[in-house]
Amino acid sequence: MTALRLGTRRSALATTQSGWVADRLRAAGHEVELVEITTEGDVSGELLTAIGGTGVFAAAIRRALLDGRIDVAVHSLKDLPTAPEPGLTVAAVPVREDSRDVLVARDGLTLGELPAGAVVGTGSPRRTAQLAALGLGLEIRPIRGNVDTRIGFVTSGALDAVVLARAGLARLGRLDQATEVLDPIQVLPAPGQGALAVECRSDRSDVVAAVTVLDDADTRTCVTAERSLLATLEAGCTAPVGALAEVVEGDDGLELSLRAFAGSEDGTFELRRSLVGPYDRPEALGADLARILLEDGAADLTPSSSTASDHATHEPEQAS
Ligand SMILES: NCc1[nH]cc(CCC(=O)O)c1CC(=O)O
Repeated sequence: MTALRLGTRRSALATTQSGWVADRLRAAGHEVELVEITTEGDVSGELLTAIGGTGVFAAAIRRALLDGRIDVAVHSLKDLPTAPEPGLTVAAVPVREDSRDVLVARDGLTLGELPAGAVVGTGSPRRTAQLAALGLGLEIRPIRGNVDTRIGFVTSGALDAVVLARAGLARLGRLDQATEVLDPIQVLPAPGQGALAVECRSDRSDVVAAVTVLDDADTRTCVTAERSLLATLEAGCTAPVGALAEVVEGDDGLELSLRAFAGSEDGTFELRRSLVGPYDRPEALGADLARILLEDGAADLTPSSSTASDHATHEPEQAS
């Protein structure tokens, strides 16, 4: 096999993530060449959904894979649509970063220390819903932009705080900016947050074999449960969703524990449910917990009227 052409977007986060995968492929003995891909989402200043919604970033990269312009692509798993792409396969889900969200606030403040009326920026319906449900009187302001831009809103004094994925800060070496790691009891991360998906064409067995060595079984199992929950909910609920699976020690060996959130963006309704199941059946666990959420009221949740026209839910969380 000649050099693997690894496609990457130009953003700092994308190049860091692609570089991480490239380093591991090189360590496994492969030659890797990075190929830059420009996506519609990178050039547009519009809200993501105005230019096509879920998977805007993923779509251009996937086209390059299918066209044969690149051999390997690295996605943030949480930005990848749940529907599989015909002709492509996620050959590896490498070991994931801490999947929790963090607060980046002025003056080193934590969520509990922010005064009522403090202005917190996020473009994510999931974060909006969970922050509102805390009942702290925070004012949520929709923002978008890459990680640097969003941190900049706080350092410039435009916002009191923003909420970001800890994994993004960690990969960019910006963890020192975080003023609090948010407990999943308060804010559950997006399904798949902190994990990467390394994708290639299903018919390239040589590439699949090269990439598969990066797969981490526990991470794949956890994100499979989280994304199965999301996929099942998408059929019957448009509400913001958070999910986090963890491998736990059961009486008879390893088990999977899955926690989930669904709620309204104004914070007036929230559902939190959890379920433990066998380690080797992550898809069933996710689907079962989704059905519990739907039965307990998630099916009746509709996007709040003020935001419904701006963004449907289950969207990528923001440009990165
Ligand atoms: N498009 C948003 C996005 N996609 C992936 C990450 C961070 C890394 C990850 O969650 O894997 C982010 C930034 C954020 O939510 O703060």
